[in-house]
Amino acid sequence: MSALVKLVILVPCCFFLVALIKFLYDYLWTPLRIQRTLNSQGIKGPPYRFIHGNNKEVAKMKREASSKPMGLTHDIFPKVQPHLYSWINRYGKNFLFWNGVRAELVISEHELIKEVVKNSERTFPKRKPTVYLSKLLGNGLVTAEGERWVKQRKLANQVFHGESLKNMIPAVIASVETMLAKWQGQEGKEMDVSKDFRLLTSEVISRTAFGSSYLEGEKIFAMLNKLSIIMSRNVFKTRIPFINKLWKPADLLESEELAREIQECVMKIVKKREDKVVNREADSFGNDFLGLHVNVYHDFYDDNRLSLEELVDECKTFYFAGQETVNSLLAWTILLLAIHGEWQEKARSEVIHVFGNQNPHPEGIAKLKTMTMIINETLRLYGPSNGMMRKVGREVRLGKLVLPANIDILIANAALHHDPQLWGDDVHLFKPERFAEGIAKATNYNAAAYFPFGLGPRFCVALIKFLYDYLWIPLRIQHVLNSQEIKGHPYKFIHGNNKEVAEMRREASSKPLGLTHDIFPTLKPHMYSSWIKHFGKNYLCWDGVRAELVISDPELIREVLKYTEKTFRKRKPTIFPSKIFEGEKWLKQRKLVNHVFHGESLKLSFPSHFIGAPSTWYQLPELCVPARRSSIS
Ligand code: HEM
Repeated sequence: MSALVKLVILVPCCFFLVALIKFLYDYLWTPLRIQRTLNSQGIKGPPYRFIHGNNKEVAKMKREASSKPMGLTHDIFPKVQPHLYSWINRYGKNFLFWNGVRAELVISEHELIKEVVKNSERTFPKRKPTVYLSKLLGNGLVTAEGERWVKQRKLANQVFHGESLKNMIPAVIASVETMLAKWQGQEGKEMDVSKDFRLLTSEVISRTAFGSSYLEGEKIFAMLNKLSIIMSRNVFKTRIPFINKLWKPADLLESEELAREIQECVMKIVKKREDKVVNREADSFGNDFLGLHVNVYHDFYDDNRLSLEELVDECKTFYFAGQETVNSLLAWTILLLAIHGEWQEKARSEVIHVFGNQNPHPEGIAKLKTMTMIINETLRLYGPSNGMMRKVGREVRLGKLVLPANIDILIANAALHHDPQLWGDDVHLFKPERFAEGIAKATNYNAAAYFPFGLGPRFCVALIKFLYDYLWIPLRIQHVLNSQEIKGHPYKFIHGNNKEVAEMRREASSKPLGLTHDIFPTLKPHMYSSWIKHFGKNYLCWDGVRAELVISDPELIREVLKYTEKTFRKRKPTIFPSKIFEGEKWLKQRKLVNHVFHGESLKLSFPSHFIGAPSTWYQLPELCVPARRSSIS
């Protein structure tokens, strides 16, 4: 045999051998190693099966669950996620299962959830989207990570903020009125409201985010809908190694085609907006969602400029994330109100009491206590999110566990929202009254027990969350403090009391000040001349959406400054980017500083202090570390 023939045989053999070793390493060695590591730490779960993982079991359980008829019950967790339901019962709150070759650690223990969503030092990033999810959302805000996410989140926050949100209200009202007009004359007839809600949410998103009508977005919504169906039927389908690379399944081909068409449609809408500026029909791209994004796409001087791909992905994300979620919430709320007539009555009389014949307005919406309770309970029983997905970026400690890098994490919202240990024996009943005193009380002050909008920095960016933060929470705080005799200037939507403060300051500084040491009314006119006089020594005011409890009662001041059990911490700085250290870190730094301003070292630096020190040190001895230390000395 010639050397050349030997080579021709040997090279493919070596190649095959290396490929085989790599294959066995990825599909056998690594999963078994991960399984052993986690089993040894008490995390159990169904055993890994070669290539398929547990996908066949999941498919079987889902088939069985959906083939059984379901009574009129709200206990939907076993029906919707039968695999999670059954494995939580068998293996405990945290367990491991296998989506093909990927290890998926399901967690439903509060402390672990809090740790994961905090994602400090980016240890628990979002997962890389699956091939189908990337066709659906691309690398938009929902899936993006790192710098890209920061950039996109900033832009999205601008959309769901202040004035831009207020400006959306008339469009929302117009869309709802169109739907209600269609419903007129339908009393007593059976209707598929979810179809109409899909149309409504599509119309609202098209109008408010893209400045177009539903007809323009219709094709995009239909294609996104098709894509999401393809994606959900492929979640637990095993991708066979090698074969994937050679042969594309029909679903993949169809989703590629759909993604291409969606891109074209989005580009048409973008082009239409650009043309308006080019043809001088508009002098800017606008300040709705599309306008803000097109602006950044065209800003050549901005380091954070969006690429064309990012622009399209962001649009897809908003079309999809906005429609499916709100549509589901509306449809379930209406169904629940239809079943529970007494709550329907309560909701109706509250709305009539607050708005009468007026159109809804933000201040009124904040007063809808019963409606908020109903929505909270609907989101608990039928929340649209079926889990928050993360992965382990690098080997890390989570509670008592040490997790290997590159495994997936699933935070099972539904498991928590349907957990009788958290909600009591009536967990499967529709009882909005459990939220009568707010979410904090209903969950026993456990933030990781109820999170329909997510938790941590990746919480939902949308409007409902905004209203919640900017209206419901401030008004609840105000109510709680008012009921304890703490009065104050009322909270105003978004601005709090900032406008009043600015006005008083302007007035105070425009008046000439005589030769007097009574400078407090000039420096802090809102406190002195107005609010302390009106509301007493302790009162509540609003720095934007932040509640600020002003105290000048010496007893309370002593209590706060005592700082027992770290109950009254320093606030986060607002202006300077510097960090405020707390806890261990503060102790360490304070020790260091004390050392510098102590005994001998102070004696040595005394002469220079006299020359260099600002006179305020001696005027305000109790505020400054050096002066205080020296007086103790
Ligand atoms: C009832 C309504 C909604 C619910 C229950 C909901 C729920 C959620 C949840 C649970 C997350 C967190 C996902 C995670 O951490 O992995 C999320 C994120 C997100 N939501 Fe919503 N959502 C709703 C409405 C909307 C709407 C109307 C929009 C857009 C118009 C939207 C856009 C987004 C986006 C872009 C993110 C990703 C944020 C980020 O990662 O920074 N959502 N939503």
